[in-house]
Amino acid sequence: MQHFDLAIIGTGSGNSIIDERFSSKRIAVIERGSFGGTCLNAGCIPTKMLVHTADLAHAARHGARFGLGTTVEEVDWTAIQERVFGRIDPIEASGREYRSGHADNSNVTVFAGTARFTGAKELGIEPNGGGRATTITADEIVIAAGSRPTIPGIAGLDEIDYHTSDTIMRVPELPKRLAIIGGGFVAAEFAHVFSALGVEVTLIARSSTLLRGEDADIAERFTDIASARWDTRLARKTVRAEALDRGTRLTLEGPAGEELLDTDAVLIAVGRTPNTDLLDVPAAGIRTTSDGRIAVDEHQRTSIDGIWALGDISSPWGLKHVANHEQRVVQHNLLNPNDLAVTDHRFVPHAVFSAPQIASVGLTEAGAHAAGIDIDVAVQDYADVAYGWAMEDKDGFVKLIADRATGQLVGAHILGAQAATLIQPLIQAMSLGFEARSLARGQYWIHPALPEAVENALLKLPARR
Ligand SMILES: Cc1cc2nc3c(=O)[nH]c(=O)nc-3n(C[C@H](O)[C@H](O)[C@H](O)COP(=O)(O)OP(=O)(O)OC[C@H]3O[C@@H](n4cnc5c(N)ncnc54)[C@H](O)[C@@H]3O)c2cc1C
Ligand SMILES: NC(=O)c1ccc[n+]([C@@H]2O[C@H](COP(=O)([O-])OP(=O)(O)OC[C@H]3O[C@@H](n4cnc5c(N)ncnc54)[C@H](O)[C@@H]3O)[C@@H](O)[C@H]2O)c1
Repeated sequence: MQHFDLAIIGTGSGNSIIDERFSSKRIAVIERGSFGGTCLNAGCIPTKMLVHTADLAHAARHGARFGLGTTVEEVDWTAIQERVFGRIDPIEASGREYRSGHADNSNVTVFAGTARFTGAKELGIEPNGGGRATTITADEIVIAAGSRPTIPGIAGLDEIDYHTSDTIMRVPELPKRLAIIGGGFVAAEFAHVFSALGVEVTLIARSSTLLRGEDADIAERFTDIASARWDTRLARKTVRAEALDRGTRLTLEGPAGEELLDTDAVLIAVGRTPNTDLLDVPAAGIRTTSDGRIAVDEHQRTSIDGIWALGDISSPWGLKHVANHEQRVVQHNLLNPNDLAVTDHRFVPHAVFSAPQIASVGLTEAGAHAAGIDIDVAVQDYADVAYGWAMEDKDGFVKLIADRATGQLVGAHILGAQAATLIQPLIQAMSLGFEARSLARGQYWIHPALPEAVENALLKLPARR
């Protein structure tokens, strides 16, 4: 049985732990899928490359507003895929090659297979493609095994060829019609991507609002815009799926009773399930949360000494920048056992890269009330700042929520063009403890740039009494 100083399960953020400071340690890296994990291969990176393409197509379709006779004359799906995967796939291959064969990694053994705990510090590894399992032991283990798309219990689903975010970007041809089940991040982003490329999109959501985790004003505005752009079926339950000679029929139940929806392709986008179950963590005695994640403390330690976890398998956020932050904490703690670092989850931002974009950090208005905070709220429309006029914007707005007692922001929410970029000074203010109005007046804001929407929202908060 091979013994290692450190075993890392999963090569998403887990892979970034290893650097020259670990060169004296014998390290095992175990990966069952694509090297580099979800973000690189099937998540953030390919989706945003497609979103950029979709943004260009969407803008071209709306040129008339600016006196331009632009149209989308051709959508060459093969060329679009080649741009995206022609860049990503070589990065995956070179990442695997670097860890497996480069002199920098002579202390690292890469196993292509599925790890499963067989004891506290013991892992069985089933090689991809079958063959005899290997058992290894390690003094320290980092679980960075991520999550996978959740598949809901819909009658007949097993009998149709449905897609998830893992497969939809690699379909050989664009479908004419696409039904998306779910109303969250993945649904909002892929609805934009595929509709901008000319696919007829139907969004099927259980709740009466899309993106219902967002501040209510943001979710409501987004739902209105989405309903105008896509065939949006809200408050619908998908109860059955059946294969037709060509395509699929979905049976929905909603306020008006039963509906039948025929489509060429189905995308399931109802959340993600942590990969804890693949690892048989009870065999190691590792504690899990009620929703199946691995429980960790503020140092990313699991309940078993010497076993750490990070990213989607333990984090409730499911975001790459959180997985990366936790990876840096675990890396530090492996190197400095007597000076442990603590994760900072105070102000975790997120963005939804749809059209319009959404970005958010901190509490929603309802969340601030629920937390008993006495708040001021300020809203600034893009339409009332100069660059908003230039863009003919009608939908975008910045919403700020400040603690009346301290003058500090407790939440910031933006819907509109470049929301994910515009929100950064607000994340900075919250993280570094700047008072909201001093953020507005303590610096120049470039005129007539879009951040003036943020500046004006800050100035709408009352001066501190
Ligand atoms: C479509 C989509 C778009 C996204 N867009 C964004 C975005 O724009 N911004 C953002 O912040 N986040 C985004 N995310 C979320 C982001 O991708 C994840 O939060 C992040 O990749 C999690 O990293 P991780 O290292 O925890 O897990 P992963 O990157 O999933 O890595 C885990 C690895 O472990 C491997 N593995 C699992 N079980 C085992 C086992 N038993 N043995 C061996 N190997 C195993 C898996 O094959 C995988 O490669 C998106 C996700 C999706 C699905
Ligand atoms: N831009 C980004 O940062 C980004 C983009 C994509 C994905 N992600 C990450 O990936 C995760 C997964 O995305 P997602 O959109 O799949 O999940 P999500 O949690 O964002 O949304 C899931 C949606 O599915 C609905 N739902 C849940 N169970 C259902 C069921 N049985 N039937 C019908 N609807 C159901 C929920 O009400 C919700 O609307 C996100 O939560 C996020 O962490 C991030």
